Amino acid sequence: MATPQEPEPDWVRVRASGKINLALRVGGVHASGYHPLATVFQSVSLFDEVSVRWAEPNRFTVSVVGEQADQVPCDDRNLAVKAARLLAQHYGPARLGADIVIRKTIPVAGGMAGGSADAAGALLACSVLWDLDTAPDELRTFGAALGADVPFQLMGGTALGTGRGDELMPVLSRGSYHWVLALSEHELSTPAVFGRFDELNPDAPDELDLPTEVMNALVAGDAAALGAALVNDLAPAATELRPGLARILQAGAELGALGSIVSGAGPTCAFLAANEAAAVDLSVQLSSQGLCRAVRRVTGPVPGARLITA
Ligand SMILES: C[C@](O)(CO)[C@H](O)COP(=O)(O)OP(=O)(O)OC[C@H]1O[C@@H](n2ccc(N)nc2=O)[C@H](O)[C@@H]1O
Ligand SMILES: Nc1ncnc2c1ncn2[C@@H]1O[C@H](COP(=O)(O)OP(=O)(O)OP(=O)(O)O)[C@@H](O)[C@H]1O
Repeated sequence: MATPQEPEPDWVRVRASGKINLALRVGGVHASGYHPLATVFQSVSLFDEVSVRWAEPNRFTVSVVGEQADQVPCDDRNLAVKAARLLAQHYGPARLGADIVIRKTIPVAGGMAGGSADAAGALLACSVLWDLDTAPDELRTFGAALGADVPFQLMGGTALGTGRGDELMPVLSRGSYHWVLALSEHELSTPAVFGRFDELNPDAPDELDLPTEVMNALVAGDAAALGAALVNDLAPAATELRPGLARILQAGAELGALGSIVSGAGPTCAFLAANEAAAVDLSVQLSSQGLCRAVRRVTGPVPGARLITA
């Protein structure tokens, strides 16, 4: 195994995808402050890149480039640094260190689990850099300690998430779906959205039904049925905190989207298009309305955090 005295010449690079929730059912808050979820995640083709190289023992640095880089903390608050430190603590705090570079494309505090993607990327990249031979399910356990979305950001594809959203089962999904994303000018705090959810839903249940309509549409590869089944219990709370979201969702529906949804805790909105041509059309028309910071076309499902080998 390489040591800090004999540094690897190359960076280890990982590509980590953003996610949307095709269904997000939320139950009543637990004493832990977390909510039980029944969610269907899908990874989409908006990617951050996380690169790591050896640094001296117990030294962890991070720099961030790309979209909204100035909104990401470049110190121990960065989720990628937390991920690297967690692995190092477990496998050799006196031996391990890393310099981390993040190239951001996933919107910051946008409801697409960008920080969790970077944490997943750092876990995978550091485990390879440090030659730790960590099994995928062990990495997922480290991920769950960092945040509820991190295990899915390691796994990717399409999956059912229960518990805090970190207990995962792959979901059979036929075909590829064309999404148009409306990225917001402003961030939205996930705890604030869950907090508003609690105020709006004092009687939210403990037990949640599984989102079978969404799962059936995915098995059938039926985009129209999927569009009709999209559901997000956090949408009313997110829309109250960011009233502009209602107009964006309405615009997508008027422009012919098969379905419109707030992604996770928002404020990114996702619109399902029937095919690539419809997605191009929808994205051009949505851009011209000037309701959001930017519009992106993506497809899903794609893999989660994966090594870049080229
Ligand atoms: C909204 C989603 O993105 C949907 O996938 C996730 O539930 C959020 O996952 P996340 O950002 O990785 O969540 P964490 O970083 O673990 O927690 C941030 C905060 O979100 C809230 N939170 C998160 C997950 C969950 N099941 N219940 C919660 O109430 C809590 O207030 C928590 O303090
Ligand atoms: N590597 C990172 N990338 C982005 N934000 C980070 C990172 N590390 C820490 N943060 C902090 O985490 C906050 C939430 O960022 P993130 O982009 O993960 O939100 P999100 O996509 O809405 O999360 P989720 O969908 O998991 O709730 C940011 O405001 C930022 O201060």
